[in-house]
Amino acid sequence: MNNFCRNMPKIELHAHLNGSISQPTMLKLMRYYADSGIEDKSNAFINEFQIGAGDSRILSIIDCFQFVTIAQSLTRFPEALKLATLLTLQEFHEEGCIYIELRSTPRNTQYMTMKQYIETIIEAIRESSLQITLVSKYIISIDRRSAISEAEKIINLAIDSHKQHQDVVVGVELSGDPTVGKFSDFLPAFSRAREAGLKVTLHCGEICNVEEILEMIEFNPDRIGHGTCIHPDYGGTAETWSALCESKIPVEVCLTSNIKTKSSPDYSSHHFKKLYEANIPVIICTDDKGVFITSLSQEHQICADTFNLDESEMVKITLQACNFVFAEGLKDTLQKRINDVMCKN
Ligand SMILES: CNc1ncnc2c1ncn2[C@@H]1O[C@H](COP(=O)(O)O)[C@@H](O)[C@H]1O
Ligand SMILES: [Zn+2]
Repeated sequence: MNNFCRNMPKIELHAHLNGSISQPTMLKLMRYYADSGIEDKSNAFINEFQIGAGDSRILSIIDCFQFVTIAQSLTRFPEALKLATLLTLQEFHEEGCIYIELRSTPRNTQYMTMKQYIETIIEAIRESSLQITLVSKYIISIDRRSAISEAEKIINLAIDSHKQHQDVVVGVELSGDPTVGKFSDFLPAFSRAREAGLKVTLHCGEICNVEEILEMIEFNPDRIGHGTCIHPDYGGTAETWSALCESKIPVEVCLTSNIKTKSSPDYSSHHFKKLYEANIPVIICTDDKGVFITSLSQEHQICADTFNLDESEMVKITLQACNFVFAEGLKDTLQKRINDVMCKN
């Protein structure tokens, strides 16, 4: 199964750029700073990150953000952000990912505006498409810790960049600390994005919050992330679960992320089983492969091993994922690429 999952062409639909930065990429970014002669005050932190990434000190989702902050400090320059994006896409490509929707939160830093942040990622995606066969798209993230005015600004930028770069900017998403902020406050902004042709995915049910889960499902996003606390056995209610079952909104499942942030106690009791048995479409994703020291192949392998899925079931899940990509008109091409490789083996 190990080789099988590595060789199978895969689809990644839930990967946060700064959380996906691996240790080798971090070292290259540090080299970039050293070569550019930029004094890097975050070096001390970074050493800690490298020892600590993915270790037992990550006790909750909130702890995970501490680690991500260190990666974010390394991508505060446009050149470094571009390099981080290129290297991360290269890593996904090398392990057999053929299509990725990379997501990232635009930030104003001392060295670039949010607009430049978005443009830098678009530039990196365009450059990478000349070098590798991985098809890459950008989902613009809204952090739920941010003020509504900031979210509105990002949505405006997302709409503008979607108009200009429809082939790259495909959607918007809501992420960040699930204990902070309310989806209902961000709802008008997401409605505007949707009306402008952007697809929407929402981190949903990372913690128990019945009211918000129902609001999110009613909004009918194109996909949701995690969906942990929706089934009654996992902190949801009969109402949240039946809302999801009726809507059949696809769920981006991030197994290792949920285990390492203690949202799920262990792999075998992960809510994947409930979703799969209820025929809710699932997409196997990494979330933050840098922080959680995982890979897309590894997530597929863990899923197959834990839930006793054979090769044909894994191919089926991957082919099905193509139905839910945000880019228009790519489904058939992606499914053909998967079938071509899998039929040869
Ligand atoms: C573990 N579960 C999670 N739940 C919610 N949001 C998460 C997350 N993991 C990452 N993020 C979101 O992604 C940002 C980092 O990437 P970017 O700077 O945007 O590229 C984090 O700051 C957080 O907002
Ligand atoms: Zn996430």
